[in-house]
Amino acid sequence: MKNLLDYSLPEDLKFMDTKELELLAVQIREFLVENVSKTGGHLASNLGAVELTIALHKAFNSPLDKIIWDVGHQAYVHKILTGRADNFGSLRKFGGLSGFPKGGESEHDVFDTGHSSNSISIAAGFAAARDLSGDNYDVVAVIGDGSLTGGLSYEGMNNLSDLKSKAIIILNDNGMSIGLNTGGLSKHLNKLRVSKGYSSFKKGFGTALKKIPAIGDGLYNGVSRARDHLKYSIVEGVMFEKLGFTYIGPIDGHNIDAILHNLELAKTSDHSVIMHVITQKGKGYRNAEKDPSKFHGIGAFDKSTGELLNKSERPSYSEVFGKKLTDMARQNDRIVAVSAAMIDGTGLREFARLFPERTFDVGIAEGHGVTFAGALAKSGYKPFVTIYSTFLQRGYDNIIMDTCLQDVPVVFAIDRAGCVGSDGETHHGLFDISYLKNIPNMTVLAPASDIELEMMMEFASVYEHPIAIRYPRGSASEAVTIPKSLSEGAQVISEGKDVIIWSVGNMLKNAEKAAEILNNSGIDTGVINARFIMPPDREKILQSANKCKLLVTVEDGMKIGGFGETVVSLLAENSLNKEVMILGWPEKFIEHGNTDQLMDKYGLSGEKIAERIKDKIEGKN
Ligand SMILES: Cc1ncc(C[n+]2csc(CCOP(=O)(O)OP(=O)(O)O)c2C)c(N)n1
Ligand SMILES: CC(=O)[C@@H](O)[C@H](O)COP(=O)(O)O
Ligand SMILES: [Mg+2]
Repeated sequence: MKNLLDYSLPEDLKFMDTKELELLAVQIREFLVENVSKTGGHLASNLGAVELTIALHKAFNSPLDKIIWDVGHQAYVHKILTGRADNFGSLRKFGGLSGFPKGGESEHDVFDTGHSSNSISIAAGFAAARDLSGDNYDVVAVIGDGSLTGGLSYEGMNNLSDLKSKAIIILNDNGMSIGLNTGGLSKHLNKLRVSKGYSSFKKGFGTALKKIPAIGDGLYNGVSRARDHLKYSIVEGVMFEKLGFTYIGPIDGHNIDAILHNLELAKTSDHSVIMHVITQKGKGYRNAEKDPSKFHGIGAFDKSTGELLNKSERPSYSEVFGKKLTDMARQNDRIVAVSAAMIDGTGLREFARLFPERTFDVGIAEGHGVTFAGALAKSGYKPFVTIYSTFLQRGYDNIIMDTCLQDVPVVFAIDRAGCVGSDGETHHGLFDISYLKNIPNMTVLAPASDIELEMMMEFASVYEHPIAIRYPRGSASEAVTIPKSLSEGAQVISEGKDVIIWSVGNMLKNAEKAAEILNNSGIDTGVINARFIMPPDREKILQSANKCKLLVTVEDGMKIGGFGETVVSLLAENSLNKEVMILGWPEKFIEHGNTDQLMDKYGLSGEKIAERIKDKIEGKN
């Protein structure tokens, strides 16, 4: 048996027998645990998808056949099998391999993904394009049971079942989203999983399949006929059949032979197939099997204990948020929480434990969650819709139509707003300022510290209109200057005659660092904490513009459409001819890497902000 790195993959898979493939699976699991324990990453989903991915690359000819990974967090094994194992030490690091499929990295990554539930739409599009051009290849989408809670997957299925074009959908069902999967669909899948058919199938699959004459004789004429022989693996009335797909399964997703045999069946079908594969999240690594949610996405950890290596001493903004919401909910029984499958990531675990009846995990259904909250608010409740900035993009129309147009008091707790670091392009929360600030009735706030987040939450809990509070991933900053009441608007941290830096949210620490450097080099610099993005503190903006030579704005969001542009247009409206230097993320998709490295590269660290301002004053830019 060769070492994993000595194979020529995926080509060698074609010559390997079941025993060798099973040994390869063992090697891949060891490799994953070894590497991810150092780099951090999405371990549990990948451990569960090892045999499935091996079988897919044996059965299909990637990249001619297109394999699409929903979300893409489970594509590490695919990366290993497509020639990227020797670069795995760089996973999710600046300049290294991405944690998600990236066409720029390999021709085997046929579509860049990161947000869930779009794989069936992608497959439908590829299949339609193939048939329009008269090409001949297979299109396969791999979607998890969690991602199947997203409405977009039903739009994809609805359309695909109507198309003449065929795609194979692999439903990788491990009973888990990040946490336990929720909702009616998940209950339905659960029933299939524990069905008698699956149990007997698991015991006797190999021999049972060989006894099917149509297959043994090579006379098989399409899955629908073979289905009659596969009664043991079909549950009557399964919803996918009703939607017009051929349903195959449930199949033991850790049995390579079983997957391969069924993929061959699926290939021969003349219309689209849903192949239901049962896997275990975290399979093969004891710590991840015990606590798959913890190992869904994890930082570097100790392999033997499973404990995180770099624990921050300060609580994260998510933790501050979760604790404060719990405290407020004790006093106010109208407070409810809405989450789109991110209870843990958003700090809501304790809230959910204490107030299960006031916690609504709607699944990966951000749009629905927002509309649902609009109706809760209309009924007198105070919903805190707690969603990552990047995923809230999915609910944009719902925010406009079902909360802002209704002018109902929904609170948007926007976590992971700003640069998120190693998840990269698909996950940075850089658009929310620009997509929220132009909606009528919407107020947008950004705290610069833990105390300020708490103050804003209290303010939001009695505010009678839609309101958003955006805060970043990671440790909450400690307030150096104790925040004044929010009713005072923006907070002047320090005065400056040459430069005034308007800072948004958590960028305050970088702005203060820049001011310190500039003051030390003789440029009199002051700092203001904006707090209100929309409506901005107009009076203080105009006052500060009159007081200094150069106004600078700093935000952890896209420069275009951001707070800086609000300041510029305010000055223009008031015929104030003052130069404004806008510092934010440039107009491009920002890659992955450590947040500090990215801030430095794009000129947003304290040192770089100071350097850019100095250059400006000295006429260098
Ligand atoms: C639109 C969107 N919302 C939320 C997420 C965050 N997210 C990533 S993976 C995941 C769970 C997916 O579950 P499943 O598809 O079953 O895959 P598993 O992790 O179980 O393998 C969630 C909620 C996302 N990537 N995209
Ligand atoms: C794959 C995915 O979308 C999530 O797992 C995401 O990576 C979580 O990010 P955090 O680690 O910031 O919670
Ligand atoms: Mg799952």
